[in-house]
Amino acid sequence: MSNKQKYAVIVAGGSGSRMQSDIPKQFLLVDQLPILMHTINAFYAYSSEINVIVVLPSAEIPYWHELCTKHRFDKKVTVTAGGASRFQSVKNGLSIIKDSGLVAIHDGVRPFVSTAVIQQSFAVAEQKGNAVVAVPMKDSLRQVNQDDTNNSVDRAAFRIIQTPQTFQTELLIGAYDTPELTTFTDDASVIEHAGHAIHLIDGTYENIKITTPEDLPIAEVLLKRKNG
Ligand SMILES: Nc1ccn([C@@H]2O[C@H](COP(=O)(O)OP(=O)(O)OP(=O)(O)O)[C@@H](O)[C@H]2O)c(=O)n1
Ligand SMILES: C[C@](O)(CO)[C@H](O)COP(=O)(O)O
Repeated sequence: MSNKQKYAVIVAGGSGSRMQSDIPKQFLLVDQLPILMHTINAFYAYSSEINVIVVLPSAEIPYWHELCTKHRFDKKVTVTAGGASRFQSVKNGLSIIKDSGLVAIHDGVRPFVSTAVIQQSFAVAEQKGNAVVAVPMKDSLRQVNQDDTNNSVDRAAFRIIQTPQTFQTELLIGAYDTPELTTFTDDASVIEHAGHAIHLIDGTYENIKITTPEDLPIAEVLLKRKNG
């Protein structure tokens, strides 16, 4: 493993509107532990030396501390408040980083990221400046046109993008020093806007983003499989 400082900015500053739950989805329990704690544990399973920054909705920070006490969760994390969009939340997380190194940006609601994927993302980012996790499409794709017609497109030409998206710190902090655009759906789109080519690495289908209610039973099954 390289001796560069490694950071993980775990963004959990959203409200989880598509989950339609009373509490933000990152705090929902999967196998009796909040999703966000599983995600933090995945990064500590990769390295006990990693610097973990967790971005939360500012109003939920006291609730997070309550959850940590309740679940006796004592992993060292730096907590900071998020913003109105994922872009703003990542930017707030990055503002904590003062040293040069490598930073993985990861969704707090992707708890099934593997150690191998995290390891590969840091290795490729160190070598090439960035590494973005992707998987091939499994379904057929059709493009819907403005005149309401649609046509098939070659799915082999597309990838589904996941996190972690990992970067040299200076590169990402520099790229985020820009006004937000609606096309910034992830960190790769911000880096691309700054003029850099994106390096894709292989992800896994288990690394789902828990987004809608039907993802929760899937998450329970994936966790049972992961823990044997
Ligand atoms: N203002 C925001 C919005 C999103 N996120 C984080 O970005 C990740 C991916 O976003 P998504 O799944 O869309 O989460 P939400 O925005 O919470 O969900 P929704 O779009 O359904 O409201 C999540 O871990 C979410 O907490 C964030 O840190 N700050
Ligand atoms: C960052 C991301 O998870 C990559 O797939 C995704 O772009 C987040 O998008 P969302 O619509 O905010 O969930």
